[in-house]
Amino acid sequence: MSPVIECADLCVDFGATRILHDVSLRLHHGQALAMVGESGSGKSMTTKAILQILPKGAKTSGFVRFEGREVLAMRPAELRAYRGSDVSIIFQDPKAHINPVRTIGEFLTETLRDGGARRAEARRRAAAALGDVGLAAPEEKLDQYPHEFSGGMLQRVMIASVVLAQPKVILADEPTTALDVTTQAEVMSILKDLRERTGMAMLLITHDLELATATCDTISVMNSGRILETQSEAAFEANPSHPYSRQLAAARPSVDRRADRLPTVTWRFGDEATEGAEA
Ligand SMILES: Nc1ncnc2c1ncn2[C@@H]1O[C@H](COP(=O)(O)OP(=O)(O)OP(=O)(O)O)[C@@H](O)[C@H]1O
Repeated sequence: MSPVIECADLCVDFGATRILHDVSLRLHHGQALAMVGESGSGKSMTTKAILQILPKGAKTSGFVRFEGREVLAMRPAELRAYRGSDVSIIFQDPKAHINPVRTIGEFLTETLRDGGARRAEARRRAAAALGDVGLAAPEEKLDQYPHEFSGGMLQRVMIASVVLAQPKVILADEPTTALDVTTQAEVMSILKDLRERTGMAMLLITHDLELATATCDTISVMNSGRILETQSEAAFEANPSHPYSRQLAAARPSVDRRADRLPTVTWRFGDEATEGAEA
């Protein structure tokens, strides 16, 4: 089966400084791939290169392919469609990515309205998406502003925007780092359920090996802008092959099997939303 996203020999340079060195990865439909590494190892640069949202001055070489199409050769309109409906991204800090002076409803319905949906229909779908991610009283929430939401609630809003976009791939860049451990487990549970319902692939960026092995089926370890190894989660657990990966694994607080490691969350899509679930 051909991958939905493939990077080959991907390099990113800022002037004479190389940030990514020949990064190669393959993400298949339905797969959950974790890219694990310490701060500054190049994880976020990889996702930004995949989406072509790199900071000014960055020069990309190599290949990024989405379903066989060359992303680096896409024209602006094609790139907009790729970012808008093929691949979605959620970040560590949703506050930084939601306009504070626009309502949650305006944020969620913008793309639907641009696609031709009437206002009432767009609001109905946005409210349904908020309900899907466990937010109570979704119609009322459409008229609220981001500052009225907690970090966990805003991350659910971001995931609701993914529900509406129905992409083939979600890039989740440290999506739970800013959240408490229970909310972290709830957000990961929502993402898992979304993936199971839609077959969406996920690239999870994290410094947390524990979270990576508990939620993903494939593990890539990154250091200094290079991928050191990629293995299935089970093979990685049994035998991390690179010395750096072995250090990472040894530094983990727990060696229990994955089912025991995250707080148990029994949340499923469409569950009745409760205020208690809105941390
Ligand atoms: N605008 C920029 N110009 C030049 N170098 C940059 C720029 N932004 C980031 N870098 C460098 O790129 C490297 C990789 O950064 P990146 O943000 O991808 O790391 P990361 O693994 O995602 O870490 P973190 O989890 O802290 O974000 C770092 O050495 C960083 O200093």
